[in-house]
Amino acid sequence: MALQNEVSAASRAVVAVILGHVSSTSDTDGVQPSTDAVTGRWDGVEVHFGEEGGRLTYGSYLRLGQLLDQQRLESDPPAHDELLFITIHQVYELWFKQVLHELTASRDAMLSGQLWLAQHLLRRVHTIERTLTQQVDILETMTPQDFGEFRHRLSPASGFQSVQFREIEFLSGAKDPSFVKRFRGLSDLERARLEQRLAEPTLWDAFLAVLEEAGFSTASEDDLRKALMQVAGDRGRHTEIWELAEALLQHDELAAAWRARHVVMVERMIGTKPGTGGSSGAGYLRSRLDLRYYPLLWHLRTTL
Ligand code: HEM
Ligand SMILES: N[C@@H](CC(=O)c1ccccc1NC=O)C(=O)O
Repeated sequence: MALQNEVSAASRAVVAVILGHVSSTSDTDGVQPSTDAVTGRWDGVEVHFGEEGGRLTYGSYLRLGQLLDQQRLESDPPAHDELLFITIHQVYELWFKQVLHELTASRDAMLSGQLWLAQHLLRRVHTIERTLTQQVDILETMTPQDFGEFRHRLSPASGFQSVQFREIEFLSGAKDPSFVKRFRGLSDLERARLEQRLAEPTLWDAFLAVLEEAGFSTASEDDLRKALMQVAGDRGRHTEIWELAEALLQHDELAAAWRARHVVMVERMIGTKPGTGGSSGAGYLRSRLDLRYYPLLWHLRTTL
């Protein structure tokens, strides 16, 4: 009981400080009110104050007010399944952001010779990628009829316009400037992000730098094939490079698995109808199934 009273006294003091009722020099457990983020003690526990001076809570830390206010339906009257459709895509984009964060760091780790870190981060990406593919199961609980209730409202928007998805492709190694030209409705910031990805080193460039650093020539494709054969032929000696190559191949395979899962889902949902983004639909998506980020790592298999 005494503890509770102390807690509520401290709590009142904190509220008073936040509201500006108590000066910052008064005895308030060391709390320093300010418009910047500050730290104080509350019931012996370190307490953080956010940018707006409020004591940090679950919701304020995660910005749930903003996050949970971002699901706006196009359908009117609201189609029941549109919330699921929006939620799935928003979750994808959050994971894409995380994947870009990890792939960029993995690339930089390769460029600075931190090979263990590079493959550690790639392994995290693999688990996210598996989750992304599994998420299709949730979307497939929506029937074509229920999708049809709001699909006509989505045109000309399409997953084709996902900037982060294309950034992942570019960063992984599949740079294709024609996508930037074909993008409709890009903001200046989005265009700059894509241009930056086209200009910067890819994961494959970084892997070549790793091979060079280890003394292999990567000047020609033939040199590169020889280097990969040597690494594969003496894994005891080139363990870290071999593991890294395998982690890259895994990333490539998981991206291919997502494309395959996506196209089958599309056929289940809309058959052979053209896409809202203006493509032929499943036909276009099938033409993307052979894309591989690291063809030489796949070719290596044939020669082993
Ligand atoms: C009902 C579910 C879905 C259907 C029917 C569907 C359909 C399509 C179609 C037809 C295209 C070709 C572009 C066009 O003309 O529209 C496409 C592209 C794309 N979709 Fe989806 N999609 C669905 C769900 C998703 C989800 C959940 C994502 C996750 C972000 C996604 C991401 C993409 C991406 C990134 C592309 C471009 C692929 C590329 O250019 O290789 N789609 N989708
Ligand atoms: N392109 C899909 C519609 C669709 O799935 C979509 C529409 C808007 C935003 C994201 C989407 N997801 C993937 O393409 C279709 O043609 O049905």
